[in-house]
Amino acid sequence: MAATSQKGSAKRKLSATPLLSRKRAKLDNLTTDQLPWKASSRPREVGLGDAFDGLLELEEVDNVEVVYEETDAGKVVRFNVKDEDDQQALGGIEQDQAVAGSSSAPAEEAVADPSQSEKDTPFDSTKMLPKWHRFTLHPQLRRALYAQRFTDPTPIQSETLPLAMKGKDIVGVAETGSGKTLAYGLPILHHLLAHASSHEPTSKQRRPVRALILAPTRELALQVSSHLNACLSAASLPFGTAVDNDNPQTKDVIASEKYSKVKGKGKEKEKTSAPSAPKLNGRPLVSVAAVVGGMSLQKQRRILSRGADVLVATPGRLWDIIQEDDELAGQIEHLRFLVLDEADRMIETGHFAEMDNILRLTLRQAKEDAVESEFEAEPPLVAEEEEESKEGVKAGEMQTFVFSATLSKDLQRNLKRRGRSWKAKKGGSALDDLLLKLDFRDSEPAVIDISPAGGVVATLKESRVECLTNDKDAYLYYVLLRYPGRTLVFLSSIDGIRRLLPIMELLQIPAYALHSQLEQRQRLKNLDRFKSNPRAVLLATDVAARGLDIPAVDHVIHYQVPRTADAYVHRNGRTARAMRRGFSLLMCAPDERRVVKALFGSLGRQVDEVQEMPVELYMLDKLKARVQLARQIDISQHKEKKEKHDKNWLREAAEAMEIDLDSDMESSIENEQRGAPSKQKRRSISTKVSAMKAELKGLLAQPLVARGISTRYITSGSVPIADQLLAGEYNETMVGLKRIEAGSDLIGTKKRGRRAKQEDNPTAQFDEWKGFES
Ligand SMILES: Nc1ncnc2c1ncn2[C@@H]1O[C@H](COP(=O)(O)OP(=O)(O)OP(=O)(O)O)[C@@H](O)[C@H]1O
Repeated sequence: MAATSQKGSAKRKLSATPLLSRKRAKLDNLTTDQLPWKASSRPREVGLGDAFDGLLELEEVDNVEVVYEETDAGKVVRFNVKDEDDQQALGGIEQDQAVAGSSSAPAEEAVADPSQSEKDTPFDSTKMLPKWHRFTLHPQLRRALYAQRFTDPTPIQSETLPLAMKGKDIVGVAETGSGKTLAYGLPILHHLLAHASSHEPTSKQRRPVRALILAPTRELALQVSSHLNACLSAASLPFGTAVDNDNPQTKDVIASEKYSKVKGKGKEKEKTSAPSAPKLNGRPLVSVAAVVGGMSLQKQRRILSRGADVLVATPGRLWDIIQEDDELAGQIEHLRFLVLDEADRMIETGHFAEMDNILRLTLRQAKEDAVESEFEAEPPLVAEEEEESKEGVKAGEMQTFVFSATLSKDLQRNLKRRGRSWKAKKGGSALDDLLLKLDFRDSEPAVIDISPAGGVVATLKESRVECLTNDKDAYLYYVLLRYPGRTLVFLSSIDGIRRLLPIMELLQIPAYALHSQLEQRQRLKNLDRFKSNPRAVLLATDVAARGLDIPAVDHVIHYQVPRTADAYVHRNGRTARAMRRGFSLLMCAPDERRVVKALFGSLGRQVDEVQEMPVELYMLDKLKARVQLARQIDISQHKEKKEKHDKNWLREAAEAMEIDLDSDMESSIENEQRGAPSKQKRRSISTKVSAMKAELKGLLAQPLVARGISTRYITSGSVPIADQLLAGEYNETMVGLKRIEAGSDLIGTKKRGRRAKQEDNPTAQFDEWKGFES
């Protein structure tokens, strides 16, 4: 029997369980929160809940029967939980709770011992993963890389891995979308997998957190945990199974189907569940959990009570928890790894105080203990770098990784120079202060900076357009129709998004919003919608600028100029990820010119290096008429709503404050409610709105035809569209304009230096890295 329950933002499923007899089941009258929930695996793709309707951390519960009990108050739902004796009698069903991200697959399906599974399915990494062979990686991770088709390490991964394995603290700076998560994630997972058995607590003990990853936004934290969990899950795929990374929608299904097939051949029971992370004694060898704002308190407690080896968190929420959870605070004091992902952004989002508090907890005295034997201990795992290494992480010490696509050179230099006793200089930035508080063991943490010049990735086509502020809606609409594709539009304010969204909807553009004032569930839902429609538009504030790995974002539009150069780089980084092509457009109003100039100046560039996007003015004028009408409709609708709202609001507020409205006010409201002038006014607004909507509908139904085109005689006109049809360049949204990729028709440039060369040969700087598109 299966049922679902929902409470707060955490929606869970009760998984199919054997029907328990009333006799065996214990009627506990439990609430949903008292049930033994456990984490359920989610599709890997960006970790934001594909196919789960944008849910935040899915949980499931086994061995619970849902019954409806007749009471005086009517039918009431009760939960019957099978007690322990019953479970043994029914075959000792796995009781251990899996942690976030690990699948709920039954124990017999799980890989009990990694070395055993390696024997069962020989995996020759020299042949299968030659590019990774020189790195020390746990065999399970090699399998995971192979299964995910990550055949080549990215440059930041190549640079980071050997140093991280030697125990170095690392500051890593590399372009957006270049695989930084695994650059720090692989060394952590390697260490944890290699030491899984030695750290395994007894079944009653809570797992200590060994690695803490701090991320600035909830979405990014969830994505990182999902990325690492995917790696662990792929680690237990049988050899030869591949995860389809190019198809986010099917990735996990494919993996699970293939998994079932292979199992079937081996005369084992056919299973349909996705592979679980490697397990030991029924528990995942390594567990990764995320704790972020927007999650219910009970759920967060459950996640932490199960324990996790890797905790991914946003600083604000983590600090709230730490204050109430001494055990966790103690664990943070003894971390083995600390990661700051997008450290610079954490300061921007006002997490400084929480970050500062958390970092203080991680500070510790150097111990002179023997070097932890982690790397030398296991001969099969030792590769050349480690054998050569005389370094290592001493027992009780913590290794620190700081990653971002944008960390100033000054800061990098400071970090490199300072020793343990280094004191922050007065007048440094908040980020300087914060990073200088980090407990780097190394007097010289390794700084790996392979960020491209000017912060722009080689596969990105940047463009700009100059227009009046008032025309930006029309220009945006133009771009969306002229170059259809998945488009992320950045605005500087939430109010701006609230204004633009209904206009886009009236213009029949599938647009969604993403900003901090939306509920978490809605944020994830909108992200899912954006990901599942190749023509969707996401109107976002800079909450979406960092780290989000949404596959195949074709275009990024800076509707408003970003406040900082870093924000420009990170916003652009949502497209052209992982060596895919991307396009960005900066909309610049006359009063923004100075800001743009300064912004480019701080990137060491000039504005006119960026080519202009051509605009067909005839077409633009037609679009302006539509936009204008949509705006008017929106304003009128707003007025209509506001009229109603104001009256109700006034009365409600008076009631809440227990004050009487004066008689004039009362009678005016009553008159209006009785249908006097205001009702008439409303009616007239509503008629006007209907008329305007009908007019807009008519306009939207008309094809947009370029000047000089005859749609009646397709072979005539100054631009015969028959030729376009034959050449396969026919543009359905704007008849007469060739269908082309955004960025392929840019005009006027002043290409200079390295950037110009990169554009001529986009892969020049990535000689080592050709894996993504193959
Ligand atoms: N070695 C690899 N080969 C192929 N794809 C990879 C490899 N490593 C990571 N990826 C994929 O590349 C994409 C980008 O990775 P990731 O999100 O870690 O980038 P990032 O550098 O952190 O970006 P940002 O700075 O925007 O946060 C992900 O979809 C990831 O699965």
